[in-house]
Amino acid sequence: MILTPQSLEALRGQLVVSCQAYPGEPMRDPRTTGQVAASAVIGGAAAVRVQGLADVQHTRAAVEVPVIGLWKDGHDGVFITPTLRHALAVANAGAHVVAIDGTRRSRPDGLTLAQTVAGIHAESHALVMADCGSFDDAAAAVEAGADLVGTTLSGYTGERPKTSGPDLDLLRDIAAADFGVPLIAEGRIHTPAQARQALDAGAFAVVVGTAITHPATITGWFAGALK
Ligand SMILES: CC(=O)N[C@H](C=O)[C@@H](O)[C@H](O)[C@H](O)COP(=O)(O)O
Repeated sequence: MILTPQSLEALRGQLVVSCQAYPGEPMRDPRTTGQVAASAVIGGAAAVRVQGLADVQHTRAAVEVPVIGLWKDGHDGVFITPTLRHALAVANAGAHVVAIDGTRRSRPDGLTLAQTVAGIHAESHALVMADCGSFDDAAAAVEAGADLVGTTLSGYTGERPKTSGPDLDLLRDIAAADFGVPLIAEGRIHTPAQARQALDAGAFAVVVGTAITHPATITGWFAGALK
């Protein structure tokens, strides 16, 4: 299956589940990622998002739905699929969509976002999701040729406050601009009601990660409530 901008339409109004375990965690195993992704699909995920080349490969084998892949390298600055080399590796691992840093910050390989998107399009069949941190990022990412824009980095780049839930104001602003590419709500969507709010704010689809697939954090929420 090759995902085209047209076939993305199947994701409209749908839930995407991000399945990520972090370095050193007990669930940090690509096979586990594939199993978690398959479980999410049983629950109704229309697509999944996974981090790491082996995770993309295992997840492609484990599910039939589109796989959004990324490669996190580091923790600060531009770390979500930071270079064209990272992005092409994610595409070659089998991702239908490659999620990359979609901010206006300079990139470690010195390429512009437009050059990075063009390189991915030229050398793979993957679509490009730009993980943005602000309205200006989203506008620039659309200009650069991104196929989808996400609010993934809102609250993490200094341009937007880190809201406790989703950044609904940012979603509304980007939706109102009507850039013509799918707007993906991602980041701190912790309840079904918030997922609904994100769609109502104008998102095309909603990505939920931690609240579905990160048991250590979810357990901490419950444990904290009992203190
Ligand atoms: C900022 C950053 O590094 N975000 C990452 C992007 O892939 C993941 O760590 C998040 O879990 C993902 O965006 C989903 O968000 P949430 O887990 O809040 O539902």
